[in-house]
Amino acid sequence: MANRQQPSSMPIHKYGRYEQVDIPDRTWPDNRITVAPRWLSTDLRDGNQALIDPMSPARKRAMFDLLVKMGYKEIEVGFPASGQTDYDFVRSIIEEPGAIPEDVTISVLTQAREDLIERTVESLRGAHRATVHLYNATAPVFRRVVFRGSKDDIKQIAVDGTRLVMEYAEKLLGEETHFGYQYSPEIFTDTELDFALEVCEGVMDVWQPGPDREIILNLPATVERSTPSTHADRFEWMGRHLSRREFVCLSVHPHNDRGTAVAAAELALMAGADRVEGCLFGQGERTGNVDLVTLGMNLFSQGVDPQIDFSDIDEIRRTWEYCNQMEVHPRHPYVGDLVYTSFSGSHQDAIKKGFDAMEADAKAKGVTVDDIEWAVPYLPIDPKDVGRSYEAVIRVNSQSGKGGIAYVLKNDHKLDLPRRMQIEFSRIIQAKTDAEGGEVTPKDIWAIFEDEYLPNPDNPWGRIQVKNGQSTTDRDGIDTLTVEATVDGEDTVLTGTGNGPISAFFDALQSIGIDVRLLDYQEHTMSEGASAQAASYIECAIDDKVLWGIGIDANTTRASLKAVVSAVNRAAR
Ligand SMILES: CC(=O)SCCNC(=O)CCNC(=O)[C@H](O)C(C)(C)COP(=O)(O)OP(=O)(O)OC[C@H]1O[C@@H](n2cnc3c(N)ncnc32)[C@H](O)[C@@H]1OP(=O)(O)O
Ligand SMILES: CC(C)C(=O)C(=O)O
Ligand SMILES: [Mg+2]
Repeated sequence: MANRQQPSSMPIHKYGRYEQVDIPDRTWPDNRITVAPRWLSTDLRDGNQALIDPMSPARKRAMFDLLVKMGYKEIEVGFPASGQTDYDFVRSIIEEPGAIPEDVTISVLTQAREDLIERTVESLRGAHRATVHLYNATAPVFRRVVFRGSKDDIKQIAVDGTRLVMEYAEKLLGEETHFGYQYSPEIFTDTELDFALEVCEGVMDVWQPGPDREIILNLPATVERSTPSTHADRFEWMGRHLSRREFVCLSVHPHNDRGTAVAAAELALMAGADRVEGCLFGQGERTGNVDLVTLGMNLFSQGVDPQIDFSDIDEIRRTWEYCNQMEVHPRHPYVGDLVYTSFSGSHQDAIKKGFDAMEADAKAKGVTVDDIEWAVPYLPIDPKDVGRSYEAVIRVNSQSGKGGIAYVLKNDHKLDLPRRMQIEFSRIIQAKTDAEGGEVTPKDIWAIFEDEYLPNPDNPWGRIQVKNGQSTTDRDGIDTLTVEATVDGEDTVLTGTGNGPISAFFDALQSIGIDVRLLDYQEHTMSEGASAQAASYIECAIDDKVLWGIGIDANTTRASLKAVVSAVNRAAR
């Protein structure tokens, strides 16, 4: 098939190709992620520094408490040397007893400048577990434009910065602080691999990682520049070449410039990364840091424990929106308003069948649906697992078909409509959506259904209203039915005989000139217990019309007679 795309006028000459990594024996594509990585939330640093209006102390605190509650054990709490707000926030959580749980490590970022390092380390006094995170850019354009120095000069910034961090930690922090160190060659993605390695080795020579003295080497995709696969190649390359690898926590810090940060993080984990830095819902510089919620939920959806609690995703989202003063997009994975919702007919049909099959499978195994593997088409996870209801799973508009409407009736009203009745009723709903557009809510659907099929005591309509019925069966099995009814506004008694109450009723209707032929009949209970209701569905030919009726009653015979009345009245409507 020919590709008919034509050259555009976009200025492609301005951009070069990203360099591939020469690693033909790469192993990462065969690896699987089977356990959660170490997570670091940088919502309070990388996220915060990207806000139009950085978080107030109250918002910072709400975010910190949320992260702790969710289960994050490493939290970057700010850039204390940036100003008084960040500094005071760090001090406030350290000084408030119990604000930082024993097993949570706070981390703070600094440039490799002595005055900033001193202030940064000082901010951590009294902390139980704290990490200083030092960064300097190592990429060619930064060496040339920002630092105006050689490779050796840039490496020296990192080496000197590391030494200064150690000196100030020695001087300012007491025994009570379990002190850790993290280094990031900023814009790792644009740095020559051998030079990134050289700088990291220089930093390690100073820090001297060893048993009980890990170093976190964080390799940031400060600007995402390549496909996730090339990013993974770079991680595999670094992992292979770093000395003292067993004492290195290799950390990935993707940004989302190409929209592939989640994939970049996942492939980096396959390529050997031990730890992921990101922000909730992908907040962060420009297009954001990698989304920690999506990453965690991706693990969950594969049966891997993310070790983070997402069970009330809307509460997480509300707090996030308060702290960041932004809104989560309705299509955002796992949390957006619309992500568990299907409007389109074929999706709804498959979802309804999926739910039905889950119920049947669970019943056959004698367990509940929560005990069997989730397998509902179009729903990668059970919305209930993140605190959502099934209410929004199916929403009906002009793109919807019978399956969605039937799902709403079954889910909300326990009515399991026969297939041909689903088709009949969906045409009635379709006529409404075609005429008026927009969504038909479950409440609208029920109102239309009631009006179409069920007697409305407030506004009775139709030729016949049945008040009472009695049937007797003789020794030959012939039923005689007597029905007190109102026909065309007049009270009357109808009688008929047949080989069951329905055929006896048809016979009675003949006496007032209504000719009914039975085509299909189905019934089911709507609930269990003594007060259980039954629903009867009847498909009849009445004159030249074929149509359905429904009856709901605690008594199945009465339910079936009501179903006949429903069909007869509809035929004459
Ligand atoms: C990729 C990232 O997210 S990195 C984190 C970025 N986050 C932030 O910068 C937020 C907080 N930062 C701040 O509030 C301010 O930058 C401050 C207060 C820390 C410093 O402010 P200033 O002293 O005015 O410096 P400024 O921000 O302009 O930094 C530029 C200077 O620092 C140098 N510099 C920048 N990064 C680094 C670094 N990592 N290590 C050492 N020096 C650095 C630059 O070369 C430049 O030096 P020059 O003035 O000699 O040319
Ligand atoms: C400070 C570093 C890790 C950073 O945020 C980045 O490079 O994106
Ligand atoms: Mg960043």
